[in-house]
Amino acid sequence: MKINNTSLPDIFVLELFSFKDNRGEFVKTIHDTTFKENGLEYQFTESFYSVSEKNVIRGMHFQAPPHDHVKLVYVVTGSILDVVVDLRRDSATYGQSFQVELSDKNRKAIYIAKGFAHGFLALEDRSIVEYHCTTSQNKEAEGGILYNSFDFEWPVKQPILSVRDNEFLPLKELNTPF
Ligand SMILES: Cc1cn([C@H]2C[C@H](O)[C@@H](COP(=O)(O)OP(=O)(O)O[C@H]3O[C@@H](C)C(=O)[C@@H](O)[C@H]3O)O2)c(=O)[nH]c1=O
Repeated sequence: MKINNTSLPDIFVLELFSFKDNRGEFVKTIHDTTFKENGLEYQFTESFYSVSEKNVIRGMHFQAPPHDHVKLVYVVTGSILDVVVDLRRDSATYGQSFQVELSDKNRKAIYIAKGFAHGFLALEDRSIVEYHCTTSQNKEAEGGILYNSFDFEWPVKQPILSVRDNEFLPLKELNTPF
């Protein structure tokens, strides 16, 4: 597993260990010693996955303190364009975004520190995205910003969104909780 810096502090792209043979593929997603040596949190309390059709956008989501969490996100099958936005008010990169393609071909994962909004665009039908979070869901603490309200051009004309995701306030109207 290789851990790479990105243009945003505290966001890392992991190259997962993948082994292929005539049976298929083996992929390692979490390894406590490697995470610890690189200063990454690895004590996850909740995991879940979603299945999305092509052109679905989910996001941009966060969980506010004290229920905020680190997220590890990767694709099991399919491909997505994964996007994060820095919402930490004292950060030099506040409001800036970073994006990376995650797929069953490149076996990359994104490690997202506390204080970021997260979302993605599914690039293929039936893209399965798995998450591990360091705190569990807390409905009252859930929040988001509108997917098209920050410095990122989504490569899709008519995205498919949930009603909730379409109704989030734009970034400029957010009183950030971070
Ligand atoms: C996130 C979540 C949702 N749910 C429920 C609420 C709802 O009935 C159903 C679907 O929820 P959502 O529409 O919020 O699912 P979704 O839009 O896929 O939410 C996810 O989006 C991406 C971008 C993230 O970063 C994740 O952390 C998570 O917020 O599942 C849980 O029970 N536990 C959870 O942790």
